[in-house]
Amino acid sequence: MDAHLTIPSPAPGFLLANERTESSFEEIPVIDFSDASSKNVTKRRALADRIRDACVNVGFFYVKNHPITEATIADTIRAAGDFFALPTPTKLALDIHKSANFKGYTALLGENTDPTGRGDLHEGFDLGWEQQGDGPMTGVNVWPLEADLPGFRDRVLAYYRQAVEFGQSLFPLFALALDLPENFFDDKTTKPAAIMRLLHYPPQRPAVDDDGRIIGIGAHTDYECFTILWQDAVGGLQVQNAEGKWIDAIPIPGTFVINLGDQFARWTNDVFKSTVHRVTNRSGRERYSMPLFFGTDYNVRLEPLPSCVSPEYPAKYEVVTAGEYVKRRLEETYAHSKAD
Ligand SMILES: O=C(O)CCC(=O)C(=O)O
Ligand SMILES: [Fe+2]
Repeated sequence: MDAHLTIPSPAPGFLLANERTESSFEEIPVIDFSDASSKNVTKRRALADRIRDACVNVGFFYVKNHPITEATIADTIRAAGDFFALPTPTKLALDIHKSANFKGYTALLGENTDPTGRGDLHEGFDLGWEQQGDGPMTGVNVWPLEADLPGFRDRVLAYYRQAVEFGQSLFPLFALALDLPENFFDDKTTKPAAIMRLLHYPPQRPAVDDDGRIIGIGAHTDYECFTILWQDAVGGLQVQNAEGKWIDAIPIPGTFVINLGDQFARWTNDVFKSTVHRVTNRSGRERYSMPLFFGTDYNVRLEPLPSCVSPEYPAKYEVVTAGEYVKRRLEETYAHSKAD
């Protein structure tokens, strides 16, 4: 029998010993993933320990030595550039507001991630698994016509497939980091919610946008379990520590940024941090990024793990399904630009 399956379940409240209330981190750790699929459980555990430390204290970490090829990344970013260079009416034909499951194009200021803001200065293109069924968020993607952008769908899906595989390989590591059997998430991620975005941030125009209420993406937490984010070399992503200070997540070539989202905060009763972040593009250059948001299957209930609850630290969140939760958050984000 594989060694990892013999790990006993942690005692109730066990993980609360890792809780740090004052996570005033000054930098974001870089974690080497060379051992992620090592056959040696001791090596996988050592990696999971570093992941747990980052999840408890920061909620963000960089991954180096990841499995996604640079050629695929470069081609997808070129495809994103081609897409955003399409005429506005062609992009607006794919308007996300027309889609029941939040797929397609978001125009500049079409989202307002921080309710105190006036809209986000980015445009986006969202896609996901083409899941059949009538649950929230299931359904098809919305692609540009092949004649408008030959090859776009195949180029984007080439990245999507690699990134989904990478994301699926992270669930066992997060399980180990939570002292759970590595297969804990297997039956909860049979059709993993994997929403990908291509994002384009034009440079902020100081005179017009700099009342501070229109920035690239307003301060927010992500909605799912974790996000795999590729960012280009322009910079502008910032992460907020417990003192409210913004820490730059500077671009590091050859890495991905991974951050936790609210589903993991709910699973772990906030032992794992879903950390607030934002993007401000004052570089004078166009910025591109690609987040991929990983959640559980949409019918999974977000119940706190027993190891993260105690009489002194009771469950904080109402239990909802992952699908209900994500849909509710997306509706809030797009409400301000929705035509009645
Ligand atoms: O573009 C980035 O670097 C971050 C994007 C982000 O935070 C998001 O889409 O949730
Ligand atoms: Fe985010």
